[in-house]
Amino acid sequence: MVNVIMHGCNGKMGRNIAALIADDPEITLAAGVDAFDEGKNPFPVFKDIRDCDTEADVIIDFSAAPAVDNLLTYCEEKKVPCVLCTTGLSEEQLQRVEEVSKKVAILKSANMSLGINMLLKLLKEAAKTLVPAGYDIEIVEKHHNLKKDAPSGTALALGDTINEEFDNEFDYVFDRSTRREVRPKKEIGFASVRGGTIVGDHDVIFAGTDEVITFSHSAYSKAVFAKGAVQAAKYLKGKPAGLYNMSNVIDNK
Ligand SMILES: NC(=O)C1=CN([C@@H]2O[C@H](COP(=O)(O)OP(=O)(O)OC[C@H]3O[C@@H](n4cnc5c(N)ncnc54)[C@H](O)[C@@H]3O)[C@@H](O)[C@H]2O)C=CC1
Ligand SMILES: O=C(O)C1=N[C@H](C(=O)O)C[C@H](O)C1
Repeated sequence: MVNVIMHGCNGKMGRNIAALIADDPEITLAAGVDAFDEGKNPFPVFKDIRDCDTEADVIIDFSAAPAVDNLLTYCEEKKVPCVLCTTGLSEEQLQRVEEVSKKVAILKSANMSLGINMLLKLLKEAAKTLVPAGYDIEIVEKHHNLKKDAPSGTALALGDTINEEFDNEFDYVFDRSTRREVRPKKEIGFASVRGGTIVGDHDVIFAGTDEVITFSHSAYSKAVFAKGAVQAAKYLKGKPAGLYNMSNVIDNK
């Protein structure tokens, strides 16, 4: 049995995960944490992670970037592993994740779906052929009108997986509106669309001379992320300190 604390339990993802866990005999939601609570959950809810005195094997986090600082301190002090899914973290927060992961297991992933995690691997291969052949890389992401961060964490992870193959020599461009110059070769452009209830669409475009190759992923429901997060929590229980990602879960190592 895996006992979980759901950080951000009353949010869109938190509620999806609570429903999934309720039907899974291998995992229990021992407590939730949410700054906003109406007292309707069948588990204890704390307003702040610092108030939480429930023992758990793993924390699943889908909250908001400002909430991650106290969460990391809690994980570090109580030695509770964490599946960290919140996006829009600052450079300082990302460094803190690295630091805390030396003391406790942290699995960080901007996208818990199987499809995106497979795409992260495929893109490395595609880029090895297409970048030397002169193809330009642009990433377009689309999300619902409630999303606060842009570009999405997934878009950045897709860019990073390509950039790592080329010693991080690509610059990221998020806004071309103030520039009056031809696109330099060594850059990856990002564009964000926000509207309606779009769950999450990502296109990675390799644009060459007279041909374009587009890798597309569309999430049709938040269940794909919830399923991955529950799998990750089961995987992370009892793991030694370290920084993990979804490929560890998928490859089970
Ligand atoms: N890694 C992945 O696969 C995915 C990541 N996300 C990310 O997860 C995060 C949450 O997404 P949603 O559930 O859609 O957002 P949401 O806004 O619906 O839910 C966030 C919840 O966190 C709570 N919260 C805010 N500050 C808090 C604090 N200090 N302590 C405790 N709870 C706090 C809010 O009250 C809210 O209930 C976002 O950063 C989003 O980008 C979302 C979907 C998939
Ligand atoms: O906020 C969301 O909804 C999502 N956020 C993640 C991101 O920023 O990449 C993952 C997914 O696309 C949904």
